[in-house]
Amino acid sequence: MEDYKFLFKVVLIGNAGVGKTCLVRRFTQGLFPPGQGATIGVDFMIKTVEIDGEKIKLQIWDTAGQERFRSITQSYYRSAHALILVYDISSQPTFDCLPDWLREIEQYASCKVLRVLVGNKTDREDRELPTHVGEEFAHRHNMYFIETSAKEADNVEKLFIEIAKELTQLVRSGHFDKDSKVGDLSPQDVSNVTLPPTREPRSEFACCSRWISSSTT
Ligand SMILES: Nc1nc2c(ncn2[C@@H]2O[C@H](COP(=O)(O)OP(=O)(O)OP(=O)(O)O)[C@@H](O)[C@H]2O)c(=O)[nH]1
Repeated sequence: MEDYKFLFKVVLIGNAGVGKTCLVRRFTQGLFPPGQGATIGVDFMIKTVEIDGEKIKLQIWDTAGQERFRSITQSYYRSAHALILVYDISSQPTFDCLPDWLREIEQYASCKVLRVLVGNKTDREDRELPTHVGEEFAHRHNMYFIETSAKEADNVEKLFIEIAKELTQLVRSGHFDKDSKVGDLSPQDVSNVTLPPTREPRSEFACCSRWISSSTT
């Protein structure tokens, strides 16, 4: 059996072209792929990280941003432990669509899902969204916030490591429902961590300022 403590599913969503695939590739393979085509449907990659001496396996699902794939990608929200909602800091329209994405999350994801807002492409000089605008949006919607550059590898590692840390803490604190005791979880138990239905009130994540992090300080 594979040696890891927890397995978490992390799903990236957001408009086409904001850099979801590049963020995943940067984190899992350490590269910035040139001239990639748009994602078709859904793709996934795995990376194991170490948190406090324990191996945490992240199953990272990269969804297609294009509208025509929406019905496929929605089905992946449900089992996500964390959802990363990405926009492009150099593209106002990708930010303007965030409320639509939030509605999708409310509708299809578990109320216990960890929600993270990411402003990507901080290396670009034609920024349209100041950092504080992203921060405020995240704060208003109880999300974590971080700015990244998949191209320059800025904050990408931090994004996923913080998610792994936070999810580990949440499992240990009993946030996710499960049959077995937290301390006894085997990987199978954790991958089957049950997520409750959507549309429940959620107050635990009123903490977005915890990892607000901009690369352009
Ligand atoms: N400058 C810059 N360009 C980036 C960055 N991340 C991605 N890109 C570019 O943005 C374009 C789209 O990147 P993708 O990763 O394919 O975007 P996506 O969100 O996965 O798009 P879909 O698969 O269509 O949903 C590509 O041309 C990338 O090279 C970044 O951090 N900085």
